[in-house]
Amino acid sequence: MLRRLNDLMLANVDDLALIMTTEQGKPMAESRGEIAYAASFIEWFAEEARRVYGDTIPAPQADRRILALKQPVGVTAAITPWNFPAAMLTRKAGPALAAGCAMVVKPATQTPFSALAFAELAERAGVPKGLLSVLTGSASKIGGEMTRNPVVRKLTFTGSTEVGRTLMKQSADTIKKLSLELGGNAPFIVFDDADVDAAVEGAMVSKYRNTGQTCVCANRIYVQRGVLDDFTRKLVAKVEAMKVGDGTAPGVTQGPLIDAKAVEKIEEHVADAVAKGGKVLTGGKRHALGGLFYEPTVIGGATAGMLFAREETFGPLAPIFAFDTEEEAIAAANDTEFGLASYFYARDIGRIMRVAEALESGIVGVNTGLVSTAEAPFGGVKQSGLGREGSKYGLDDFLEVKYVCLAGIDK
Ligand SMILES: NC(=O)C1=CN([C@@H]2O[C@H](COP(=O)(O)OP(=O)(O)OC[C@H]3O[C@@H](n4cnc5c(N)ncnc54)[C@H](OP(=O)(O)O)[C@@H]3O)[C@@H](O)[C@H]2O)C=CC1
Ligand SMILES: O=C(O)CCCC(=O)O
Repeated sequence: MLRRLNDLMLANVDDLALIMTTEQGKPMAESRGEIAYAASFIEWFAEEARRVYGDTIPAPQADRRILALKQPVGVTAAITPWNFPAAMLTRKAGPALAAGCAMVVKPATQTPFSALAFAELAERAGVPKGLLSVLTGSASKIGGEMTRNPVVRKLTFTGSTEVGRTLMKQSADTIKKLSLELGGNAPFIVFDDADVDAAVEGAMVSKYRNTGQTCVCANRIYVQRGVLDDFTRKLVAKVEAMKVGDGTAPGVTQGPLIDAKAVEKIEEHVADAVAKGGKVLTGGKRHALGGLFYEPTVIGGATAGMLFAREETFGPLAPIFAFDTEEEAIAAANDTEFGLASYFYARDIGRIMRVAEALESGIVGVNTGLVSTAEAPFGGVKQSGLGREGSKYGLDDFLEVKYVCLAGIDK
């Protein structure tokens, strides 16, 4: 059934991508990419469903056998965000269905249609009615029911840390299992020994994918002084070559932001940086197209006192911080309550191991700005959340381990 669903998503990629670009704004190429990415979770968990192994454990008594069985957690609920309306849904629904759990999904109000289209395809693939439901409407009412109803055994959420905290509190009374994929504040570090051209490419992908609206987007770019000028000049040139516009128009690489609040937030971060001595190297204002378009922006001379050092911008703003030593870069990178993704570019193998181990985040990209794939565990530490999605670990969150003690087998 899941394999049929994967096939149907791929067969309908153009329609699904158009729905997504229309409601979310991302360029068509990114929407097509997201549908393929979304389908890959369905395919991956269709395969993983065959490997829900239990254990037989040697018992200390001769008349006993110890079994560990894996069973579905039961009815699950999912609340998904607007930035990846298809992939964040399938990363949750794929393992739920593969484990044998029913799921009720509440998509973001800004992007309900991608979720409804997915539900339609699930029905066409033969998913029985009621096993996967998509429910649109008031977030607080649906979220309230999802967290307080004891029938729901698990809640999985992707979105802001603030809402994640609320859902965690609301889930306390019914002791629900929780998976929370929350905000990030990803550092992107470029060391003196890095391949600067590769680092610029990586920064472009990490920072400007989905117009800067991903929780794993580089939010703070730290560059060692020896390569600072070279990296900055090349990054600014690439940023200036991007095309902003309607995501359905050919050649567009940057769509609009999701809403007026998002535009106001980037404006606030730019104004704050400029007031504190930052220099706008390109962009820095609303785009001439008007509406929700903002110019892709690079700010030089960033410092720890600026707002974006602490807060996720969630927009196309790349602040560049200079640093001198490895220790300084690691300390600055870890100076945040978040811990989702980190990136760094270096060639020295000793440094690569030291820095990868020292960074406090669930995901570390070394010499790459794009780490997401269905095979790998995605998730954060610190206040970026709980649990892992995708990979073989992604199924564990939807399974309970039942210990069966078989005694008296010698009788
Ligand atoms: N980790 C990530 O991938 C994401 C991070 N963010 C971060 O959060 C910021 C704000 O974005 P925003 O869209 O407001 O994120 P939210 O966390 O508010 O929204 C994410 C999802 O949670 C739902 N939701 C909101 N309030 C409640 C509630 N009280 N109970 C249950 N569900 C709720 C939303 O529904 P509804 O749409 O109906 O309000 C949506 O489906 C962004 O700027 C970014 O920093 C945002 C999205 C994704
Ligand atoms: O922003 C998110 O929450 C999803 C990140 C998309 C991905 O790379 O999987």
